[in-house]
Amino acid sequence: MATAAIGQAIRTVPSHCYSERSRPEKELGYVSFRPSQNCFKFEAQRLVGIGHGIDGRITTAIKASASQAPVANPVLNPSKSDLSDSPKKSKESALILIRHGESLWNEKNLFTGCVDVPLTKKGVEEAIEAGKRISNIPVDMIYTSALIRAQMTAMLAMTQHRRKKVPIVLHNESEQAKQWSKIFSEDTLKQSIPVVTAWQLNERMYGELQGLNKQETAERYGKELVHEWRRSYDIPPPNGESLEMCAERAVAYFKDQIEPQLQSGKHIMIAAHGNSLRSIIMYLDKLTSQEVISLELSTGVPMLYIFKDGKFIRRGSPAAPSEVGVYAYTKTLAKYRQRLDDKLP
Ligand SMILES: O=C(O)[C@H](O)COP(=O)(O)O
Repeated sequence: MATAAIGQAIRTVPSHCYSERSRPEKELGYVSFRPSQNCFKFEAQRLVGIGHGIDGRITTAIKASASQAPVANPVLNPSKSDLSDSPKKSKESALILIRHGESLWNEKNLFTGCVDVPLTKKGVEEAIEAGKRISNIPVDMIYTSALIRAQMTAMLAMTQHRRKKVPIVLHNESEQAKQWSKIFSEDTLKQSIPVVTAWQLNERMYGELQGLNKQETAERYGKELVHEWRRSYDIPPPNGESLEMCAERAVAYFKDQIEPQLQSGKHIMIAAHGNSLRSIIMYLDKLTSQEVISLELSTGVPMLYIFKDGKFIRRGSPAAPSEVGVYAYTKTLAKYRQRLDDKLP
């Protein structure tokens, strides 16, 4: 995102503006122009925040003097911020997956899909309980779907996290949104966790079933057919998405956007939906299209994976009311938890 913003800025700068010598070195977090014809009024700058091209000019979130080491902006510039919650870059990353808490349409047993409904009181409680279970696991970035039930779940869960960092939803939907949501304090940024919302993580689109009661639908169309629509891999509901179609966007997004963050040592939480997560778990656990049929995810129950040496290892999810003894903590996670216990930053 930030690269694109800078790339956009560079692209919109008229090419006559820089001489051969001053070709912009586009290095995320650092863009320097030495315009030959004063297209810009400024010398090389070290961008601490990420600027966005507006009419070709770079506006900077936070300017630092050349002597200051550039600090990537973890909120505006999550992919390059090296402010991981672990004191040093971790050789392994934690990946928490959580299906949203119970929604108002889950309670009414209605097919929801991409209809944007909020959590019930019980769903709020589930999200808070989930937060207690993951309160000792590091989280550097959060990804949610574009739907409020997933976003509520993520934010409520993080109210329980012992690190007390502030999750901040990134707004890139327009240039103005980017400009108006900038943060101008490095200390505040260090206490923030970027929350990336992505429609690709939305629940599968349930087509003409959305809003229908699941029981009535089974009575109308037959239990077997409705079960196939709900749980098969490649049979879509009428004018809706099959799990396969959902996977094509959700797993692609995971591979393109989230896996590189894990590879860089970032600890990630994804708050999404029953089917978008089933498709991701199918990828993580290498399930066949037959095996995924029986995969069911409860609302608001966090699952923990460790990403290490390019592999995903499932470390359990809490069955008991407390997480103690449920998550198989790795040494890294145990050290992180000890730092929290010792109240170390
Ligand atoms: O979209 C919905 O209705 C639910 O979130 C998931 O429904 P399902 O369990 O029938 O897939």
